[in-house]
Amino acid sequence: MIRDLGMACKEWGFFMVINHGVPESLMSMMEAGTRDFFDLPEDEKRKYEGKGVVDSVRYGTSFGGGTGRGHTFFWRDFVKALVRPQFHSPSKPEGFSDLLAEYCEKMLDMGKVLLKGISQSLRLDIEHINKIMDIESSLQLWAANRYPPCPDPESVMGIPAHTDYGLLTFLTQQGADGLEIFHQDKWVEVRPIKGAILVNTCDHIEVNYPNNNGREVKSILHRVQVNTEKTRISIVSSIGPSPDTFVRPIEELPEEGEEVAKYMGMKYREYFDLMYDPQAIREVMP
Ligand SMILES: O=C(O)CCC(=O)C(=O)O
Ligand SMILES: [Fe+2]
Repeated sequence: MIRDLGMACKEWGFFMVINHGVPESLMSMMEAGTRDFFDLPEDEKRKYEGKGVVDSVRYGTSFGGGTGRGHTFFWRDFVKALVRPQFHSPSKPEGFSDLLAEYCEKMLDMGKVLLKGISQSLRLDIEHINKIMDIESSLQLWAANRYPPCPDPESVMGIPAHTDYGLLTFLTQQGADGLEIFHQDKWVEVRPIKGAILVNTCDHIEVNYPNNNGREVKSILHRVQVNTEKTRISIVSSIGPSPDTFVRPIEELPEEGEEVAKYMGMKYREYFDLMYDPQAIREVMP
């Protein structure tokens, strides 16, 4: 089991978890609550339009912003909430915030267990990742995406290819498939097992273990295709290091004159600050 998990992290950066212990009733309430959020009137949702990744609650849409056909590369609405270290939630629909708190707690619990398994698969102490990432103060985000049917799916993407920040992303979907992961130079469609939670390993785990004597974890490149028929909704939660964790490769740094380290270290909080400030990125990059 641990070996399989290690293999999945190294070869794929992606796996599905069944028998995860998250009650089915909670998962379906979450699905319904998310649908109800997206069905709120547009002006209710637009209250949450913001700029930064860690705005406490943020809503965005590819539609109705005057982008016009041919200029719309994303085909989705999304909502994001920062749920830890401080808890934030959309205030509607009614009861949603209690549901979100419970759901995210279960996701974090599952994440801790998986990170123990991943630590073991890297031949590290079972608590290694949870400890060095200060998972008890994890920066946890919840997000949902809605991809409406699209008359011209060839010319847009639900979300273009990207990797996720953080340690692990958990994902469930409803309505239609569409997620694809990049594996051995090919895009592979993900067809989830019913009730499974999809997991991908993310940037801040790859930075730590980029090539640790053959022990490595990949941050998987993925994207979402849309279709002409059905709306797809995905529910995403991301667990990361604590905002103050300094994340850097743990492998020995190269000797002078050798190849430079693949990644520079920085606090998780600084990473978020940089992500939306291109000028700042130019200043810190060698
Ligand atoms: O909708 C999906 O399946 C993927 C969403 C995603 O990649 C993201 O929100 O980062
Ligand atoms: Fe993603």
